[in-house]
Amino acid sequence: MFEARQTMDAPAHTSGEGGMPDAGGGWFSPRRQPSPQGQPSGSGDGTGEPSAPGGTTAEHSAARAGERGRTGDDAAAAATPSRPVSAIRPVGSGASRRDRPRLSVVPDLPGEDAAPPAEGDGARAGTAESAPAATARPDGFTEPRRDTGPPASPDALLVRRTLAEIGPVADEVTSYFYALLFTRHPALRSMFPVAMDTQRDRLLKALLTAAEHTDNAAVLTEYLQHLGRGHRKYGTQPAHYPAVGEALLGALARFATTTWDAESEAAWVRTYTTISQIMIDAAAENELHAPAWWDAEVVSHDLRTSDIAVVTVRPDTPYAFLAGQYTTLETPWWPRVWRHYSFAGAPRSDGLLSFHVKAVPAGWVSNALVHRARPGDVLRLGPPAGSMTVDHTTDNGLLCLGGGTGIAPIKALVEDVATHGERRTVEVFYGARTDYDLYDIDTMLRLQQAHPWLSVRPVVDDRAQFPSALREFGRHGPWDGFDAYLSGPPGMIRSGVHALRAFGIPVDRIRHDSLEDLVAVGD
Ligand SMILES: NC(=O)C1=CN([C@@H]2O[C@H](COP(=O)(O)OP(=O)(O)OC[C@H]3O[C@@H](n4cnc5c(N)ncnc54)[C@H](O)[C@@H]3O)[C@@H](O)[C@H]2O)C=CC1
Repeated sequence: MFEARQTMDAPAHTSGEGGMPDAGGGWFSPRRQPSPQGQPSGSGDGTGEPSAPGGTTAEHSAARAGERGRTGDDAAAAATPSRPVSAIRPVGSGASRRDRPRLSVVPDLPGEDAAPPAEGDGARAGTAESAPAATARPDGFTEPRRDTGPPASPDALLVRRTLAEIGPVADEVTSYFYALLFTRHPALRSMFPVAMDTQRDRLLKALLTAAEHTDNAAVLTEYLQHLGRGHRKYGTQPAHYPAVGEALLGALARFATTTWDAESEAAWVRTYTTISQIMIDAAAENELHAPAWWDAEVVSHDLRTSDIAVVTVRPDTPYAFLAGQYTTLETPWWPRVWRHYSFAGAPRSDGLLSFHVKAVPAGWVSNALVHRARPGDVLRLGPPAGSMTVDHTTDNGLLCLGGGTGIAPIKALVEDVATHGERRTVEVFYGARTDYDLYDIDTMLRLQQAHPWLSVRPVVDDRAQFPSALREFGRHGPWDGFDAYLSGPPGMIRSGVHALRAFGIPVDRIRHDSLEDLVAVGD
């Protein structure tokens, strides 16, 4: 057993104080559920073992992570720690509450440059175009942030030092992390998909990304709160956090061989405490007023092309969301595999929700939704997320670029403006590779016909040059009185941001979902 967890002391204080966790707080428990000081925060039975997911069936208490190349079971069997992980002992883990190092969230870095992406599995948080805070690399990890703001905190420096060292061996770290997690806590294996796919590293990646941005309290808190709420649908309990923390530290210690020392271990312990505390608190608060997931019956299935379907569902209980947001979706055929889809319309009075799904090669969920789902099937929805929503406090025009099925949330934005009865100019550019791929053009043109303030322009280009093609429309500007919204493949978002900035749209008025999470969307 990992020594650190056995010596991690009391659960945290109540969260009555709100905001960031108490710096001197204990480990991994919701602050709103205080426990007697000195009691281990694991299962509550003193063993420190995480309790089995409570309140949900194993089938639906999925944790989110996928497997790259092989199953987590295989990875667990294959990984042999090169040194006993029990030798890892976080500095301060045995210290008194007073002695324990302070948590290191310093609310002083510029938010614009440091926004972490949204939840890995569930997450494409809408964001004003800030620097893609966590630039996705091919290996799935994030590029270290280059700050121009105030100096980083000591903990942030140590954390980034570790990240820099493990970057080149990210795949091995990921395998080892899950191997440790599942061999030490076999009960947790059932919370993950049976066949762990290429998204295996999402959990670890989300944690590492959060750790990397530990200095940016405001953005980090929002990100982690979202992550914590989103974890409810997997059946995640507070007691699971120490297990993950141990595996995390174990994997870091194993691979950051040249830089790992007591100092960096203590920094990671503090950082992970902060991360987990925010997530636990957010989940506990969310539990008071929202279900962990919604069952939603398919009421219509409209195959628009050979590989694109519009799927409409009726949630079993009211589902509140904003136009431009997205959710996670699980099918009965791939338990515990959740994928992200945007709502393809503004909220409706009948409560129905629609999604545009493109079946992508080897995409389990997307193929099931396009080729298998039929009316009567019951899907599951996670909570809504994302902030690519209409700002109703201004009367700026909206310049919208929707590429492929990325037109779904753009349609929702248009409906939202229509619902508010405003007369804001809305310019939609709808990109597709062929005419055939403009599967929703009829709907968009009908909207245009109904609303004089709306203009819809299809841009057909098979060279993946949609935003470049947009340049010829630049003459329709000036666009400086517009807020811009981009939705589509990650490459389109990147070049779209570039083009829009060239048109003179300020960076803080360009909105799109997280690039990193888009990579994981819709497969
Ligand atoms: N279904 C949904 O609810 C949503 C889906 N998305 C994302 O939208 C994408 C839709 O995929 P498809 O329909 O297959 O789109 P696609 O690959 O056919 O491309 C759509 C448009 O984007 C352009 N484009 C593609 N790659 C580009 C690049 N690197 N640079 C410049 N332009 C580029 C294309 O020319 C085309 O005009 C997926 O990545 C999906 O994750 C985004 C938001 C919501």
